[in-house]
Amino acid sequence: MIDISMRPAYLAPAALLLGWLVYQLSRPSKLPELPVLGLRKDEWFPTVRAAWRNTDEAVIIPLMTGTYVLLPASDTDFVVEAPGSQLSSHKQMNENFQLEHTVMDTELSLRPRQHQLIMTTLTSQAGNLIPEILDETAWNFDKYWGTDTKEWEEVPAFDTMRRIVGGVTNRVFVGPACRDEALMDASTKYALDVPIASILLRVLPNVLKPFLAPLIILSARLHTHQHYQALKPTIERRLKEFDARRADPEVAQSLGPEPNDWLQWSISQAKELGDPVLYSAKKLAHRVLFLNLPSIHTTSLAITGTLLDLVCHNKPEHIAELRTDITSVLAKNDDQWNKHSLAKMHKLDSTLRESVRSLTTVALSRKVTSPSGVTFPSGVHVPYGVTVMVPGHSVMHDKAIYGPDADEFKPFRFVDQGSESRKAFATTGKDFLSFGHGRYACPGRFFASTELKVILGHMLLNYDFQMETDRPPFKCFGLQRLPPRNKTIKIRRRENIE
Ligand code: HEM
Repeated sequence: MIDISMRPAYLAPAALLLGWLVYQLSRPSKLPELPVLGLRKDEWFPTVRAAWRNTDEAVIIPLMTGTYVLLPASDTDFVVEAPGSQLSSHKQMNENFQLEHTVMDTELSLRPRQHQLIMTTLTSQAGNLIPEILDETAWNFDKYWGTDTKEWEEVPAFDTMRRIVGGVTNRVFVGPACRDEALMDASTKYALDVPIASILLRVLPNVLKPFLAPLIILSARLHTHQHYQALKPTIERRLKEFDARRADPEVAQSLGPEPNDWLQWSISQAKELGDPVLYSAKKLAHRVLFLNLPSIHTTSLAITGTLLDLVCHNKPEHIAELRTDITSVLAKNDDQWNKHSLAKMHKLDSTLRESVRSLTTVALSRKVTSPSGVTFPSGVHVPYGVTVMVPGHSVMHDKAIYGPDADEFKPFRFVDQGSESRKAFATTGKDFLSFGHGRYACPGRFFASTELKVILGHMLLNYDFQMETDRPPFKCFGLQRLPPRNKTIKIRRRENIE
């Protein structure tokens, strides 16, 4: 009697499987000749073992700007839960942006009072500010994308998005004063100065910093000063009116409704705390400028990524479906853009979430603050002062989590999941780390979500796009993924907006 495993019904598939395995392991790679993370050349099947190792083990990433430990995804929950006495997001942020050098008023980074204001007032007011956000969006699109309904216009994607986002965000920060060219110029340039200066500073050996740092931060210093000069008259008038309103109800009535923006909330907060240093014009201007740092670049990257995803995958039906999503919701809401109508534009929301999913390389960067270091559940021990992070891109493209089409751009992916399990753009999770997760997750994400939906919605309703077939890849710069700087697209103002 022959062994059961020797029967042809078992032997044939086993032989096929073996042949396929041998072919997979021996076929020439289509990939370029690049160093492979986790590869040990003297091993058998080195790439297979590197893949296994990278899923399960921590790896060290040496970069010009510092050496980091990338933990395995299984440590994510631990990193999310760890208190500041073990792992600090704030200390990491300070070091990443070299805030002690790049921010002229270091008190802002040491005592980040603005976090509370972002999480409470900015988040709760975002819905009420939609009319202002829409007004500024329309004004900026007219300015940077034009109003010509006849000719196609070629516009640089990232650069125009950066300016539009800068204008819209600063409308919420300082009100109509955001239309001052000098103010906007200083804010957007400062938001670029700091990341560039911080990269140079991190590359520099510590002994050279005292000598070279003043030179490296010259541009940030200049733009801080220009920003202050441009905003000073508005702040001084606001401070006077703030006191006058409280001193005399008749004056308050004659002045009309109090402004509802970041500057005004900062004045109120400073006055409540009663410390005159906090309500000096310089400090208040600096607080506005400082908030440009975490908001402009991130939001511009998100909208540029979404724009390129929609235009360069040659799927006009996606744009048509999004327009229907927006117009049908607006029709049922008296044509009003408000928090109720935005909340119902599920396809718009899903598109943003889908696009932003691809921007993150690594997530949850934290500095080890415990003097004795931290031992992670994976068993790796990381000493004091080292920066750790967890995988972002691989988790957010994991086929076991996002399905076999995880690598595709599917704008309605999150709508298709059904209303029960649908996740909104700003909802974080250990499988969606674009805004971080847990107690240190981005406090500005609900505002960013409102702003991005208005910008994207306005863009889709008001412009046509020449579709393209090749989505240009994002460029990797260290651990950052950046859209190609010089990429242009062709747009034309729509004549009949349904
Ligand atoms: C699409 C746009 C945005 C993205 C993708 C984004 C992403 C992030 C991420 C990944 C973090 C780190 C979270 C962590 O490590 O756990 C963060 C932190 C932060 N974000 Fe955002 N952000 C965006 C927009 C904004 C906006 C508009 C604001 C302000 C109005 C803002 C304010 C902040 C602040 C202040 C922090 C630091 C929090 C801390 O130190 O604890 N962000 N953001």
